[in-house]
Amino acid sequence: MLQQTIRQELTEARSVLDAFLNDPNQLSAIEQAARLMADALKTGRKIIACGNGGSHCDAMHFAEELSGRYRNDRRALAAIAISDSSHITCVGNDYGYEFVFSRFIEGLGNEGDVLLGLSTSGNSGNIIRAVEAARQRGMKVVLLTGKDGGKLASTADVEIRVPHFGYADRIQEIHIKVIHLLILLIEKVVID
Ligand SMILES: O=C(CO)[C@@H](O)[C@H](O)[C@H](O)[C@H](O)COP(=O)(O)O
Ligand SMILES: [Zn+2]
Repeated sequence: MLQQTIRQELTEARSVLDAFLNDPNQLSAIEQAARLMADALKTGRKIIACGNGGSHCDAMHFAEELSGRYRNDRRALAAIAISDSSHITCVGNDYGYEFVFSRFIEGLGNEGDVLLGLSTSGNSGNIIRAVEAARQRGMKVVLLTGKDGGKLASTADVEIRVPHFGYADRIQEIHIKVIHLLILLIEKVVID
C-alpha cells in the first residue's frame, strides 16, 4: 500500500520533469535568466531572492550556493535571500505580511540588481509587492512560478514556469533543479 504511494509519487515527479524538459521555452528561459544574473554579478550588482514556506528555503538555498559554495571552490558571489527573521517579524507586525519582501528591497535594492522571486501559485501578495518594489528600484526580475503563473504571469523579465496544476511540492522539485542549473550556468559565465 505504501509501496504503491511511493511508486505513484516518483512516477508523477518523473512526468512533471519530462513535461518541463520537453518545453523549449522553459529551457531557453533558464539560459536567459542565468545570463541576466551573470551580467549583473559581473558588473558589481547583486541578486536578492525571496519566497514563502518551502520556496523561502529554496531562495536561501540559491543565495547560499552563490555567496558560499556550490560544486567547486571559487570566489564568493553577491546573493542574499530575504530571511532575517527580525526584519520579517517587524515588517509583518507593523506594516503587514504583504510588505516583508518589498520593504527589504526598498532598503537594499539598487539599479541593475536582480530579484529572484519564487511562487508556485504565482499569487503570493508579498512576491507581487516585491516585483513592484524591484521595478521602482530599477532592478531586473526573474521569477520561478508554477501552474499558469497566476497574478505574476508576464510581470518578469524572465519567468521560468512549471506548468503543473497539482500540489506545490511537485513544482518546487523542479524549481530546485532550476536553481542548481542557474548556479552552474552563472559560474560558467562569471568564473570560467
Ligand atoms: O513547501 C510547501 C509545500 O510544498 C509550503 O510550505 C508552501 O511553500 C507554502 O504553502 C507557501 O506559502 C506557498 O506559497 P506560493 O508558492 O503559492 O507562493
Ligand atoms: Zn515541501
